[in-house]
Amino acid sequence: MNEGESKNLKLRYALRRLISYASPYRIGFIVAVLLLSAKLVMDIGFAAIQQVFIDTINNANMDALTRITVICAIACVIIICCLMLQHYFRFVMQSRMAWDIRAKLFDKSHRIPFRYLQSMHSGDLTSRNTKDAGMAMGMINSIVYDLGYNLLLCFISFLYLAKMDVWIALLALGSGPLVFLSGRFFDRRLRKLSTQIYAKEAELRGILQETLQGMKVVRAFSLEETLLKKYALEREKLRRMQLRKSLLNGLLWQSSAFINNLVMVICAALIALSALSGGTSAGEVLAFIILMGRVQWPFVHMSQTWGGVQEALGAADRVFAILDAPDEGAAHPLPESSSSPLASVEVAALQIEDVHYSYSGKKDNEASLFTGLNIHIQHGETIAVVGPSGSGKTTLVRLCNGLYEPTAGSISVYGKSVHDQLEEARAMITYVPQTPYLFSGTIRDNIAFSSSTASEEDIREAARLAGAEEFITKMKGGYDTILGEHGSTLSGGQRQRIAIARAFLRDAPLLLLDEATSALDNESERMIQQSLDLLMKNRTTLVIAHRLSTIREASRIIVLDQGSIVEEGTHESLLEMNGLYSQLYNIQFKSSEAEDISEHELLQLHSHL
Ligand SMILES: Nc1ncnc2c1ncn2[C@@H]1O[C@H](COP(=O)(O)OP(=O)(O)OP(=O)(O)O)[C@@H](O)[C@H]1O
Repeated sequence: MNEGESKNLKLRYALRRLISYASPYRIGFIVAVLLLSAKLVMDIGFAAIQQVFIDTINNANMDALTRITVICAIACVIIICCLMLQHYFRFVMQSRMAWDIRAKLFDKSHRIPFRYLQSMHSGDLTSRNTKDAGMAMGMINSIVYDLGYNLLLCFISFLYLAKMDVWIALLALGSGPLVFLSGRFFDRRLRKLSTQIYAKEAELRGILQETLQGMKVVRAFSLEETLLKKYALEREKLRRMQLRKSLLNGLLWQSSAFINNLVMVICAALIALSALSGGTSAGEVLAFIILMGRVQWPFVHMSQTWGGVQEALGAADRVFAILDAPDEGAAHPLPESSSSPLASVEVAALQIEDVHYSYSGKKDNEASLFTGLNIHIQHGETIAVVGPSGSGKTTLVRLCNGLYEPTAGSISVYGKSVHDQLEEARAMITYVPQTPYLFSGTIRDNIAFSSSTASEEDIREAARLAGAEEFITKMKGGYDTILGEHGSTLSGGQRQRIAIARAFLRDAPLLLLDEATSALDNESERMIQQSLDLLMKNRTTLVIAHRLSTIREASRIIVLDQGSIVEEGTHESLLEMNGLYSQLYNIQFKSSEAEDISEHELLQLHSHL
């Protein structure tokens, strides 16, 4: 297959795929197109009525003139009503189709592999979901209404014209394809440029989003100037691309208009010659010139619309790139019976078998972070994972969560494969991240979203267990308090307690916990530790440990280094080995032991007083 054929196939595929979004609304489209025929009556009728008017005036027939005027007025009212209805239908169809594709995109963005998502900027994803999806769906409207209508207008005007003079009608019609084809020279460039423009717009949106989100850092480091320069630089690149696009569009429109006007002049000269020889009335000449425009103009219009279609295809390419991305794992629906995930405790709680993982997706060992990782955790165990920065702790938790897919090997949670039974495996997991993510909304919603069936009592109980009840009830709005973006109106400790409340409510048997490293005051720290201890009770826990107390109480400690388990055992046995753990202990944890001891001594002192 040559390049041209493959491009045509791609174009046809993209068009067919986009039009498939219109098929559920075909009845609405048919009604809208029928209503649009009122415009056809108006466009053709305008030419015909001109002829009748002029010939009636020439014959000085007053009665006929009054009759025609009344008929025209009534027809105008009917046509205007039809067109208003048609606009309404057109809007409803377009907004429904845009909603359908946006819902698909929204759903898909929750299913595409996390690694793929990480490689994209959230601003880019937002742009694809909003602007690009809207552009792509707007194109269907253009095809159905503009192209469809113009073809019909051209056909009927041609028939009408041919009745007057078949040769001139054929000349007007014959020039149409030339007008249309002259515009096609720009298609490829226009589509490519449009894709680049949409990508650049998304990039700019990303910069703006990042600047606003990182406002605290921006101000603290006085980065306003630097970021403004970066923004202005990218904006300038966008401006140049837009300028090129507008030049291309100008060329496209003017080249078609030029050919169109040339043929118009030739046809007008021919019809004027015919009038001079006495074969045509003044009314007919006028109708002829108007109708000739009606035959030719649709081609100019179609050429321009087709240019718009190319732009919209650029947007559609970006939308399809997301929709066509593979799904993470092979999600299966939850079976009815799995409402109590704690049921099966005989199988290993977490089984990591010969797992290989590479961020590049390559299978060779050199590129891999994990090369044959094995971890088996029984129900009720608490496993602490420690290791230097970059050793793979976060990656391990994300693999267990199914956010990343191993390049080889398998992971199962209570017998459910994270690869093949992702939803079932996830139902067994509660994840408490280092930095909890809170959504805009009430405190109640933020706790409750981890369980769709939670009652008010369940929510309050979870908050109580997480040690969050006190600060929530002290707030003016209580559980109805609206949180700012990312919970910005709460303190770090309060955000963590809400995240722990979510975990209580979810009540899953495996807890994946990434302990917070950020320093909290002693009181908050102690309360959070108490809540976490309670949360870990009767659960299996895999914890990225940053606190000495967690490490000490763990059933086992796994020491990771560059993706490999280099040591494994209890706190005491590992200290005796005098290896990496012992070094980490001396650097990271000993100071917190000193704090623990001094707190302990302080308590003892208090009790003596
Ligand atoms: N999205 C990513 N793409 C490519 N490489 C990554 C990505 N995320 C992490 N890495 C690399 O994988 C390795 C392990 O990272 P990981 O975040 O798992 O380490 P960690 O032990 O959790 O570190 P820390 O304690 O600093 O959080 C690091 O070398 C890191 O650079």
